[in-house]
Amino acid sequence: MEAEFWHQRWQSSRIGFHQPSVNGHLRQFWHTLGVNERTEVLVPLCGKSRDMHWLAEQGHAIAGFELSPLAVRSFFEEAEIVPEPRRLTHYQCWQHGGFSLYEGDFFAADTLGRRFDAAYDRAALIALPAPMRPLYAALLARLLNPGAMMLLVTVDYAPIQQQSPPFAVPEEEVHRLFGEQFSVRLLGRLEEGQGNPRVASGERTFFNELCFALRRR
Ligand SMILES: C[S@@+](CC[C@H](N)C(=O)[O-])C[C@H]1O[C@@H](n2cnc3c(N)ncnc32)[C@H](O)[C@@H]1O
Repeated sequence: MEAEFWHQRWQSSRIGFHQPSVNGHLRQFWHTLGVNERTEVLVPLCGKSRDMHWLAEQGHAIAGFELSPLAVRSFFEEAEIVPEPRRLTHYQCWQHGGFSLYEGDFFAADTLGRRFDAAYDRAALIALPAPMRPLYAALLARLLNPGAMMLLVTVDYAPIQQQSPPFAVPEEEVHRLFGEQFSVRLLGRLEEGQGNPRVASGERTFFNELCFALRRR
């Protein structure tokens, strides 16, 4: 999507993707990845996700990347903390304690010259239209060291619509995108069924949340 699409979503508070509670797949599977608690976790397209607080509570420092200044500001305001700004290449980086939120385009992250040993993606890959997903996977392969672990949460639903996010990214596509540079393992599949309003209304036949462990080769 264009940057303007996301800026407008945040300006008009159309942020239905934001979860008030911590993602269930994150809670259930993060510790199975065996990531050392002192490892900094890369969180691409992070929004103001509460999942970052949960990861911090597990001992991790966080490197989040987010386009919207509103999202970054809300994240810190809601946590009642005041971050320090720092200019870093293409980013305004906001830091407090273990949190570093890089405000700007994630696709410029190469310019920081940094590498990570862990990553968490919930609603980042599925926010990107199909032509951008291979670029995203290639960027992650460059940013993650060999042996790095990543927890990836996608959605899969039918019938597929390609106009606006969340885009369906089924298991086959995850293997296609990441399979060369990462080992990929499906950890869990949450079937929302009638609990999803669009399934209940008959607009969609199913809606599942999928969770994968990726290990950088
Ligand atoms: C669907 S939301 C998911 C946010 C978060 N991961 C969560 O679970 O709540 C996608 C987020 O990515 C941000 N975004 C979109 N494109 C981006 C880009 N190229 N670089 C950085 N952030 C981006 C949007 O502003 C939005 O906050």
